[in-house]
Amino acid sequence: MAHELRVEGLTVRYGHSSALSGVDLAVPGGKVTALVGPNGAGKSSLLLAAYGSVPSSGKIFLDGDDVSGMKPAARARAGIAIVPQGRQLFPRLNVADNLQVMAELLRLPRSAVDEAIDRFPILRTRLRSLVGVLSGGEQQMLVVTRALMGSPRVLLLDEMMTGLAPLIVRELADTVAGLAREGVAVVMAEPALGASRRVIDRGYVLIRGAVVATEEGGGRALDRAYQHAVGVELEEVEAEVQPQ
Ligand SMILES: Nc1ncnc2c1ncn2[C@@H]1O[C@H](COP(=O)(O)OP(=O)(O)OP(=O)(O)O)[C@@H](O)[C@H]1O
Repeated sequence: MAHELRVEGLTVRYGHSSALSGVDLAVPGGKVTALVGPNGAGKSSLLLAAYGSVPSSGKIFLDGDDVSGMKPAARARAGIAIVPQGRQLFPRLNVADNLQVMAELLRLPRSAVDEAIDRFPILRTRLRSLVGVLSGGEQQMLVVTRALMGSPRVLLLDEMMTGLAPLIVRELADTVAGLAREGVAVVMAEPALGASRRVIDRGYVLIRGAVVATEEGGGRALDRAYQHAVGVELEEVEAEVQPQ
């Protein structure tokens, strides 16, 4: 079954500054939806608000059900998973214990850790290793494994590919594409598409907290839409700094 994440009028403020202003978007299952935009555009704020870990106004719907009032743990149990920027692992715990923390949050049996670990076989050889000694790629595989423990319906990926070796990027991209094919609604926030381009089916361009373009084509079409939007943005900035 294809799932869906829908966001309506989503607004995020930090103190007096607005990070996201009334954003509407729909992320259909069966496809990989990208969220592209320069640093500070509001991509992380959007994903965190969808997960419930930053306060927001507006509505979040999961398969048509309003989850806006739910706390992050309840949203996780309802089927929303996140791969956060910065990973947020427990570096002094080993691989198995990091997964066990998520199993408890999701109220899964202990066997869930053993089942989850098979997604990336390299992690099985690291089960008792402290997370702090893993390579960046292994850590990201662990974060993805953790996110997939509850068989999510919606997967929020925040700059998942940043700083990883091409081989790992390819493996993670294949994993993401496979999940989308199974009906998971995947949203992938990236500053630019880069190596993720080949798995992107559609996307949104976000600039200064607002959606400025929606592209139903694949990665290349989204690249063009992004370049166009950033070009327009630069023209605006240049016009603003013209001497009077
Ligand atoms: N915890 C916070 N407190 C105050 N301001 C914040 C906080 N987090 C983000 N911001 C601000 O909100 C705006 C949007 O940031 P956000 O991290 O959502 O953008 P982004 O597109 O994900 O950028 P990046 O690629 O740099 O993570 C920026 O102006 C940022 O400085």
